[in-house]
Amino acid sequence: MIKTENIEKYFTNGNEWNHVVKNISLAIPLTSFTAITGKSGSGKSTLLNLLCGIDQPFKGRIHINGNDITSFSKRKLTKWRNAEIGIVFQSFHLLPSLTLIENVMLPMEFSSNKKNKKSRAAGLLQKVGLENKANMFPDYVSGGEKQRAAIARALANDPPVLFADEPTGNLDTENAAHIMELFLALKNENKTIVMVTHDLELAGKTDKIIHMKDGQIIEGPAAAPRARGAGFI
Ligand SMILES: Nc1ncnc2c1ncn2[C@@H]1O[C@H](COP(=O)(O)OP(=O)(O)OP(=O)(O)O)[C@@H](O)[C@H]1O
Repeated sequence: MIKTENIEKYFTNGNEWNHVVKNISLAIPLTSFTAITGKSGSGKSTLLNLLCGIDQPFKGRIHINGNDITSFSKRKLTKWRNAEIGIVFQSFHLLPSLTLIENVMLPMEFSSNKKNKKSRAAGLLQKVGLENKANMFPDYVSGGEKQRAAIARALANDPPVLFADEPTGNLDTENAAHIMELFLALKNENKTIVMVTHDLELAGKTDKIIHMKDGQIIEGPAAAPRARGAGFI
C-alpha cells in the first residue's frame, strides 16, 4: 500500500509561500496502476516527488509498503529508493556517456545484488524490445527507445513500485501507446505503478485516476471499469 497522511508542501521564492500540496491523504493499493492528472501547476509532479522520496513534505507521513519514508535519514532514503522503487522521467535522464546496457546496469552497482549484472540488464532490454540496441549510446536512439531504456533501468533492481512523471510527454502517439502497453504488462506482473500524465486518454487505461486541482485531490474523471480501489481516505 502507498499511503499518505495529511501531507503538505510549500515552496518559497524568498518573499511569499506557495502552498502546492494541501493536506493530501490517499491510499493506493499494491499491484494497481494509478494515474495522477490535473492542469499544469496543480501539484502533480510535486506529489509524485514526495511519494518517491525525491522531496520531503513539510508536514505529514508517507508510507510505502509499510515503510514510513518520512522518518528515513537521507542515506536510508537513497538506499531504499535504489532497492524498492523505480522512477521514470519525461526527459529520460539517461547518462549520454554510457550505452543503453550500461545505463541499465548502473543502479545494480549500488545494490547488494551485483551478480550477473550484464545478463540481467540484457534481459531487461529484451523485455522492452531493445535487445538490438544494447550497445548504442542514448543520443543515437529515438525518443521512444530512450524511454524504453529508461524503463529497463527503472526495473534494474526489480522494485515492486514504479513512479513515472509524464513518461509519454516527449513522445508521439505511437510511442506513447507502446510505453503504456509496457506499463500495463508490468502491472500484470504485479508491479505497482503511479504515473503523472496530462493525457486523459492514457489515464483512462489505468485502474484509477487521482485528479488534482490547486494542490488538492478532487473527484476527477471516472476510473476505468476494472478499477481496483485506489483512492482517497
Ligand atoms: N522546486 C520548486 N521551487 C519553487 N516552486 C516550485 C518548485 N517545484 C514546483 N514549484 C511550484 O509548485 C507548483 C506545482 O508544480 P508542479 O510541478 O508540481 O505542478 P504540475 O501539476 O506537475 O505541473 P506540470 O503539469 O506543468 O508539470 C507550481 O506553481 C510550481 O511553480
